[in-house]
Amino acid sequence: MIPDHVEVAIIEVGRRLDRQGLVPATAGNFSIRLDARTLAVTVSGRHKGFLRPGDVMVVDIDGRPLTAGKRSSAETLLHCGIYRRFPEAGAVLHGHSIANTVMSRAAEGESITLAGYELLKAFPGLPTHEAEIAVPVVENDQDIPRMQQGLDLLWDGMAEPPPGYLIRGHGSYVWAADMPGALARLEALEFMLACEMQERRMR
Ligand SMILES: CSCCC(=O)C(=O)COP(=O)(O)O
Ligand SMILES: [Zn+2]
Repeated sequence: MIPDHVEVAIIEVGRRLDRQGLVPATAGNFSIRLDARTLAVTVSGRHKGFLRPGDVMVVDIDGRPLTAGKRSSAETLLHCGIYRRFPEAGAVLHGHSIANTVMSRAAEGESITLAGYELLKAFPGLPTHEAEIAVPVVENDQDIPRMQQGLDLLWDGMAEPPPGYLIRGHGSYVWAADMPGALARLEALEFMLACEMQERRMR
């Protein structure tokens, strides 16, 4: 059983991200944690700007469906991986923007550094713009369990939780304690990546 407010939050975030061009075609997926062992996640293959009640389903923390007759997002295990690793995560957003696609393809290393932006304040522990974040860039892989294994290894080596991550040529993942927090982080990340892309073009 999915609480109405959870379904509404997921439908509304889809509409908003679609208006911003962050979830073209059927790209992107969203989830909200329901409790320690379950989450509500978008059904696979839906246009995220036109979600309806019924396009959200429940899976367990290992990605097993708990709603009959529906297939959860192809990337469900990436959502589960975030909830398993970061107990404070209450909502996860995945977007496919031009900026995250172009910039992750252009990135030569394994992260993109964003420095000096006022919008860095959308991320935890950054009270001023005089800061920077390194957003990891991981390789795209159609084998989602294998991609999550790679992410777990990456996170094992990090002292602090990352601000999110990019999948090269694919998209962005962010999370926060709740949906408004995750939305703020996704919009901030996408804004900064769009700025980086513009600056690159001007150079
Ligand atoms: C047409 S986008 C390809 C799949 C993808 O990357 C995505 O984000 C949407 O997949 P889902 O199964 O969650 O609809
Ligand atoms: Zn995707």
